Amino acid sequence: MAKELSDSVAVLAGVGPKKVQALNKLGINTIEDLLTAYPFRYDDYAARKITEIGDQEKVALKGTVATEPVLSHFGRQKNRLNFKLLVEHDVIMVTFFNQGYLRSKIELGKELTIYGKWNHKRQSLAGMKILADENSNELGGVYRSSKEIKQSQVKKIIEQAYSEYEDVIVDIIPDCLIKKYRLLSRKEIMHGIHFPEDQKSAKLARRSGIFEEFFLFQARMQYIKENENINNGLKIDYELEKLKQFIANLPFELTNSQKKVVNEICHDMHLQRHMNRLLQGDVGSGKTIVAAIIMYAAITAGFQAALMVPTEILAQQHAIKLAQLFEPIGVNVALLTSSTVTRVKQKRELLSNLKKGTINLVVGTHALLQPDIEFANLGLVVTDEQHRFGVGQRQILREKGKSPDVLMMTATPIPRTLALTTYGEMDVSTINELPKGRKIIKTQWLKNKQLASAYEFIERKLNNSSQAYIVSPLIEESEAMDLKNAEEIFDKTTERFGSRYHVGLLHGKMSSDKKENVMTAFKDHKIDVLVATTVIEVGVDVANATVMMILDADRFGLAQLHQLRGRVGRGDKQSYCLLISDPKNEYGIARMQIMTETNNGFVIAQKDLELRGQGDILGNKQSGMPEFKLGDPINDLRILQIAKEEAQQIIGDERFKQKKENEELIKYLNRTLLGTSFD
Ligand SMILES: Nc1ncnc2c1ncn2[C@@H]1O[C@H](COP(=O)(O)OP(=O)(O)OP(=O)(O)O)[C@@H](O)[C@H]1O
Repeated sequence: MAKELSDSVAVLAGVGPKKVQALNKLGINTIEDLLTAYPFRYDDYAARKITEIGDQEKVALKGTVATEPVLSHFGRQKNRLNFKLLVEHDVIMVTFFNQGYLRSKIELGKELTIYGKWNHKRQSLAGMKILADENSNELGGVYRSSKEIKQSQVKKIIEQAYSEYEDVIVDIIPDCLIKKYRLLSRKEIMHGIHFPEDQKSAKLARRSGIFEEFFLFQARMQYIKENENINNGLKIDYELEKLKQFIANLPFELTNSQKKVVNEICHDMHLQRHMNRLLQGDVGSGKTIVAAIIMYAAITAGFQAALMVPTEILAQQHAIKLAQLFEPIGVNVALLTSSTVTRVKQKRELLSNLKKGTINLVVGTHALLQPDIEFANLGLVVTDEQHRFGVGQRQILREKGKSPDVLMMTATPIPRTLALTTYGEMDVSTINELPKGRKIIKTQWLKNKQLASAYEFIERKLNNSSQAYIVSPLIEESEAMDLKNAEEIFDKTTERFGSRYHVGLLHGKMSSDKKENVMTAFKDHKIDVLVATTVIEVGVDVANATVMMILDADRFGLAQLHQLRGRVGRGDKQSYCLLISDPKNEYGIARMQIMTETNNGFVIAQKDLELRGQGDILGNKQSGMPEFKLGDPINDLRILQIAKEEAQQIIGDERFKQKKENEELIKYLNRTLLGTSFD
């Protein structure tokens, strides 16, 4: 069979089911995914001079082995390999931990290049690897890896895929653009980024790669838009009186801002054209109720509505709330997450009811995207925190109805120019006020040594029958560490409060039943203090919780800190946020200061961008922007804009389909946007 980049990674020799699974977990399914799984940084393997390297720097040193290697064992499985290396005129000590098998490679008098971490005081190198001769002038790409698949394995598989498939790597971007912007070919980009000769060639390949990535992203957005225009949207003829009644029966009056956005969205849904709208509003500004109102509008017009959220906890919470709101008026609400659909009988019933249309509103996670889920008449899709779902995924959900209207909600506002560039011509509605009576959350930054007084503060609030959250530090690299940390903090907190208060624990690895039980207990005030990992980040809503303590707060980006803080201050009691941290750099300090100075999510988003512009990349994943592999929408904004203009021109061209030079682009769009076709 002819080789294609859409082949599964499983076709590669030596990549068995286990490796396939591990790669899939990293988001790599096809050869194309593999070839675009670019290194996130490079290790510089060019040999350096001792005089020019700093303490703890990772470097390659070239020298002659000056003593026989000594291998010593300690503990059960641990060992250490030591030897001296003459590097120009200096003799340094090299130590490899648990790599005893290297001993045979280290011969007295032999010249070796060793990559490792330099300790200036001890004049020693903690060895990481011995570089092969052909490596010694190269940049070594560092790839995303996991517990299941090692860095070196990922790298090897990429090398293998490249050598087997290099002949079928063709340019997707039309030739005219490649010429106009003097871009490298797709094959050169892949080669140059994975296997660069030096920094300069890596940079050059990246530049073209960024353009390609942005262009393809914009082409997809543009294509979806064109397609929507062709298909036309739904006209949602809602019953105004019912809607008014529903709003009048809410336990509170809508804020002016909420009223304004409800009007905007209803107007848009009522039009024949397809709705593609972003609803942004600060944490706690009451977006959920707006979503409920407009979903009800769609339901009164005889359609089904779906609400898609990023976590199970959130799905459960919304389902409970929406059921309370809707069941009294005869609207059926269902919950669909991967744990509800594992129970066979329940699943069958649920699917059949969705298909029959007896369920009016379904709340769910990614599980809503499964192919066996069909709707009778899906008219509106609302997604919460849109950046967590890819464009492709939203497209799938949309195809489950006849081009239902779409509303995306986000609490991480991004400045308008950037929103337009990254999300295409989406319409934007903004809630710019908080419900009446909300008090500003008082935020304080404390050092780790002040932790005891923070606990005292929490206890005083608990004495007043309030509740508190304690968020354990984020450890991005390791889920296992994340969990261990949360458990330790849970133990300490339990000990600290003794039998006086109940402490609960919530983390991502718990089964969803357990999570639900803990959340319900916290809501019902059977738990006073909830120790949690960032699973509580979005949308959790318990008005009686008034203290949020975040440990090692400098590990979080601004957007995420603001989200976490937004879990308190949701009722009319005074709320507090305690940031515990000893930041390690100026950006960490800046983040703490910004958090104590403002409660306004729009200001925070702007500051986040400014810091990122200066090189603070911690917040990268958390900033509400679509994730790119190579490009950065802020630092490479100019390229993004150009890519967008070009994509608009090319896709918008009446003769787009007929032009030979667009052939590969059309193929690409069809294979990445599943199921959608031009005809
Ligand atoms: N107009 C209002 N007056 C009083 N309370 C309101 C109003 N609108 C919403 N609320 C309440 O405020 C709380 C926060 O609202 P909601 O959960 O909808 O906020 P959100 O914008 O979705 O926030 P987040 O982004 O944090 O999830 C909820 O308990 C909700 O019932």
